Amino acid sequence: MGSKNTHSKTGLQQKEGNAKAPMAFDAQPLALVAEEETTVLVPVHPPLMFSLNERIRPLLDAVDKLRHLKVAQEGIQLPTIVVVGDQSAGKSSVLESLAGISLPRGQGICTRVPLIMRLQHHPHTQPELHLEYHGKTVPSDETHIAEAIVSATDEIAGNGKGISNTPLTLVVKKRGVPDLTMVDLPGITRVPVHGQPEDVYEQISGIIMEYIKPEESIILNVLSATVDFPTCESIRMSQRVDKTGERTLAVVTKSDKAPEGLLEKVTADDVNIGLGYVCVRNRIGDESNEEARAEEAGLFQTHPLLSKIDESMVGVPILAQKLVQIQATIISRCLPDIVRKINEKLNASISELSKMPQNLSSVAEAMTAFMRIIGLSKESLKKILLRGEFDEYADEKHMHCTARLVEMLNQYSDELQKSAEDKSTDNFLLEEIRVLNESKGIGLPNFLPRTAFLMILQKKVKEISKTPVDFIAKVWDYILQVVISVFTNHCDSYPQLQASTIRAARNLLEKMKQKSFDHVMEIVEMEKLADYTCSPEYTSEWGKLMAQQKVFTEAMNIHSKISKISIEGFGVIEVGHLRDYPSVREQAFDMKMRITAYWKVVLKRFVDSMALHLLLSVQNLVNRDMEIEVVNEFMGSHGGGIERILEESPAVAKKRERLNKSIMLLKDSKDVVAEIMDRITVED
Ligand SMILES: Nc1nc2c(ncn2[C@@H]2O[C@H](COP(=O)(O)OP(=O)(O)OP(=O)(O)O)[C@@H](O)[C@H]2O)c(=O)[nH]1
Repeated sequence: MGSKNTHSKTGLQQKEGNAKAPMAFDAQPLALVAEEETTVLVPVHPPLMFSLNERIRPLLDAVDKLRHLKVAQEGIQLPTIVVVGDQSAGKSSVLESLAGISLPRGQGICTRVPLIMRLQHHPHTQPELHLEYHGKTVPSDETHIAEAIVSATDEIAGNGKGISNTPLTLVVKKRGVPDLTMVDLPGITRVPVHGQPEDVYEQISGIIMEYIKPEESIILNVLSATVDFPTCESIRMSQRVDKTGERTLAVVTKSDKAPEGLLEKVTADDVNIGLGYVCVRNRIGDESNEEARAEEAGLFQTHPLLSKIDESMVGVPILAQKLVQIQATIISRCLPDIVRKINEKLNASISELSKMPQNLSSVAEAMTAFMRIIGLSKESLKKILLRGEFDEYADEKHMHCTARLVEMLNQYSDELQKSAEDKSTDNFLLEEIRVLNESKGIGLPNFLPRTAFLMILQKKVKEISKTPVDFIAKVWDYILQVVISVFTNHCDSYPQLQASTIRAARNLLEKMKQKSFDHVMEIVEMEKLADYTCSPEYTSEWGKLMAQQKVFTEAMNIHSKISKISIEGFGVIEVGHLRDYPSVREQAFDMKMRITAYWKVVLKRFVDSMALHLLLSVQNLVNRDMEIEVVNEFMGSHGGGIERILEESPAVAKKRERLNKSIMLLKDSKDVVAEIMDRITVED
């Protein structure tokens, strides 16, 4: 085990000298395998690795099957080794070294779609290769696989240099390859090269982030020895999702090109790679894979600088072993969680489907559903609008209607009081004097003309008449929102009915609002028409106010210097100016006190009558009118008749289809994991 770069941040990291660590093993050297016809150099399965492969193979198969089922669509992330790197860092070369086959390589962008590469050891001498994409399987062989990948990429992402997120799967079954599944992603480039889309960086980084973000992903960061690691875009990206580097392994390519300082670079670990470094030398030019491995082995053994790097950190076979070990650990660690998530999501989808309305197949069924919805909505409205029971909407204060209506009524009463208040203190009685002067007739002077009183009253009523109108508008708008919410809730599964009920609610509430406006206007007119109350409060209030007339008269007649007096109900007021009106001021005082006493009665009537009117209107709405309106609307020409509920809305049909699909997928996934559950051992 390499002593120069030993990390111990996660369970994934190798434990030095701990032979008993479940997934830990030492890197084995290459072995020479005598094939029937040729002598080739491939990473073989030393005993420990072989047993590891034997153990992990079924688990890896299960994960691959889950990936094939597209379980990620259900939000279940799979343990995945994701290969990232800057453009031309050598990602494809690393993968072809691991697979022992030739992949498309070159300058500029080569990998344009996520390439899921499934390597499987098989005992036969003849390798088997095929591609899977767009729901089809395309067989190939070692000689033609690079071409096949290029044409499959063209089919998925177009002939140009475009990028696509649709994955292409390459299955390589070959003797001696490690059992590994990896995803190769397009190389990151900041500057688009000729023919690449302008937003190539955004597109590629979007795809990369999607793959490396899940905690279940292991990031295989491919770095070229020829560059400064901290400047690599792929390092920046992996550090964004894996700050401590605990799930990042670095592969340094092109060691042959830049041997100087490589040892220092990988031992200094400036870029925080938690799972360690492996330096490799990939296939160059037309070399065969076997030649490349031999060259690599020779390079790291004989090169004066490269040979100093610990043997546990060099060569493709070491990389293969590390990856197999990491993969085993991560799969063992993630599978129990995946099984749990599959079960949870399956149960949730089944229960959601069972809650969906049954498909209605006859008019009778539709009628029953319609009546049930109307009944339920009516009961909800009765509870919240009339009885003040809000158990159905415990957390939605907005729907606690009786309390909200009282609040609105209190606010209305306050606004009325405020809008009617006479705040002026320095023109006391001037208005009354003006009106009295204008209402003079030929007759005795000490009779209070009724027309003068009515004129003052009418002016005051006119001034406040906007307040009840605004109140009515506010209340009915609120009730409309409440009724729409209730219908929306109860018609959740029948959008066709939802639209009709909402239309009915709008129509009816508009009519009711208009009726209330008429009612308010009638009250305003009545209050303007005449002054009447049977309430003794008026007389007693007037009496109390008139008791202060003595103070006023004395101030006017005896104390000629007094300019301000205090009158209860008015505060301290200016009276000096009234000395100019000796003949009319006493009568004006009397009239002011009468109107003040009477005004209290008028305001009370404005509040009380509105409250009672609302109660009656809401009661009629809930108990009688709403139901009739909804039935008429639904059965009428716009509603389309009861048959309309029989047609399932596209949204519901889509949801049903989605749930059925998801249940099928999750059931298949459950079967996949059920087969291997007994093999799962969780790492400590
Ligand atoms: N000398 C040398 N050249 C290498 C090595 N690894 C890769 N190359 C060369 O580097 C170039 C780019 O390699 P690719 O494997 O295509 O790089 P990539 O990261 O897959 O490229 P994209 O996916 O297109 O970004 C090719 O010409 C390779 O032959 C290596 O270890 N040594």
